[in-house]
Amino acid sequence: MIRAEGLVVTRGRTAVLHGLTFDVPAGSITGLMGPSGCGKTTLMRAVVGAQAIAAGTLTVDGAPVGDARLRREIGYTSQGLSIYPDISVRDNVRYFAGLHGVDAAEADRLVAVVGLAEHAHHRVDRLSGGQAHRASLACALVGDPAVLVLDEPTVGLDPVTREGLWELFRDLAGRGVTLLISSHVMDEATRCDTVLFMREGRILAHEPVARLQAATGTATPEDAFLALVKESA
Ligand SMILES: Nc1ncnc2c1ncn2[C@@H]1O[C@H](COP(=O)(O)OP(=O)(O)OP(=O)(O)O)[C@@H](O)[C@H]1O
Repeated sequence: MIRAEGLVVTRGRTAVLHGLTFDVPAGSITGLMGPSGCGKTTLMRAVVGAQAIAAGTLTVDGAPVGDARLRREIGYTSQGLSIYPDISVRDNVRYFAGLHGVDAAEADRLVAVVGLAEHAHHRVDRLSGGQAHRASLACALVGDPAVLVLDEPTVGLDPVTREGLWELFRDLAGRGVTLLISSHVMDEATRCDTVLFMREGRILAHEPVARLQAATGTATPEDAFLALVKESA
């Protein structure tokens, strides 16, 4: 569903992604993990068509990223707030719904899906960081996108809300949605079908974390990652 071949991205004068090749199957959850600055956000921006590609190819569902056909196929939440801070959660989601020709009832359903029904009337700038991110997620879910690209969706969330979100992601994957989710929390690797472990703009591994732990003889995703880093040094 998401396919990269020799993907090179430069930001400013520096190469940030150094020839990535990978294939993310439809209806799966892929975790994007690695240290701060390794290129996770840059890769996600490339997938949603917001980042110029210097070399190689990157396609979603067979179409080159940035293709007009993909606009409705991909939902994206960035690390920063990408919705309107001075209107309510409900009005934000209804606004995005309107752009997609989706009715208000469906917008309100999505507010409930992300667990914000009780905050539907609150202005986004009066919400906590985690709540605001979930409001963005509701907007990204408008129009049933086939692909969801979520940049650190669980950052700053309490364990119960985090659990609820992962249940939602699993439910979406079960319905055929392809999810690419970045996280700093290595333990979240166990929630994903496969993990793209990145370091300094390169992929160190792309496989289920359990297999990686077995291969490296480690007991946690974090130790597996550290073992990989040592191996590649
Ligand atoms: N606008 C920019 N201009 C030039 N270089 C940039 C720009 N934005 C990011 N970079 C560089 O690109 C590299 C990758 O950044 P990116 O934001 O993709 O990393 P990340 O893995 O998402 O980090 P984090 O986990 O901290 O969000 C970093 O070395 C960063 O310094």
